[in-house]
Amino acid sequence: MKINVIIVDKKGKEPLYAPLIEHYKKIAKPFAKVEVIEVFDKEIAKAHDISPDAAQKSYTKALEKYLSSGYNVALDPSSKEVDSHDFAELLKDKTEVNLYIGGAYGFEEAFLTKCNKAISFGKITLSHKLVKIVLLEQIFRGLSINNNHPYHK
Ligand SMILES: C[S@@+](CC[C@H](N)C(=O)[O-])C[C@H]1O[C@@H](n2cnc3c(N)ncnc32)[C@H](O)[C@@H]1O
Repeated sequence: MKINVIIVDKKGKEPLYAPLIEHYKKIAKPFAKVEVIEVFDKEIAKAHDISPDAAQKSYTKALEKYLSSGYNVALDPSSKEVDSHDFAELLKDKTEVNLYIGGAYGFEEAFLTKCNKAISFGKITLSHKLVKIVLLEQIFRGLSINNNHPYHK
C-alpha cells in the first residue's frame, strides 16, 4: 500500500519535526510506504499577497494533478470529525491513498468536492507543520488497527 501526505508547504527539514516524520515513516513501513510531498511554488507565494480566495485557488491548481490516482482525502477543520477507527476505515483495502493538508488559508470548496472525503481531527486549528505529525501518527495508528498490531489499545 502507498500513502502520500501532500502538503501545501515549503520544502525543508526543520530540526524540530524532521526526526518525528522519519520515525513514523519508518514504523509504518511493514504496512505501507508513506511519502511526504511538499507543494509550493511562485504562484502560491504571489497569491498569498493577493487574497485568501486567490491563495485557495492557487492551492487547488498545484494539488489537482495528484487527484487523478488513488483515494483522495482532504484534511479540513470544518468537515466531518473522525475518530481513529473512522480514520483506519478510510485506509482499509486501498492500494493508494492521498491525504491533503492545506496552506495558511485552508482549501476552497471546489477542491474539497473533488476529493472522495474531507475530514476533521477536531475543532482546534493545528499549524500545518503540527497537523503533519498528528496525521502521520494517525496513519500508523490506523494501519495498526487494520493489521491487528498492538500499538492501538
Ligand atoms: C493552519 S491550517 C489552515 C487553517 C485554515 N483556516 C482552515 O480552515 O483550513 C493548515 C491546514 O492544516 C490542516 N488542519 C489544521 N487543523 C486541522 C484539524 N483540526 N483537522 C483537520 N485538518 C486540520 C488543514 O488541512 C488546514 O488546511
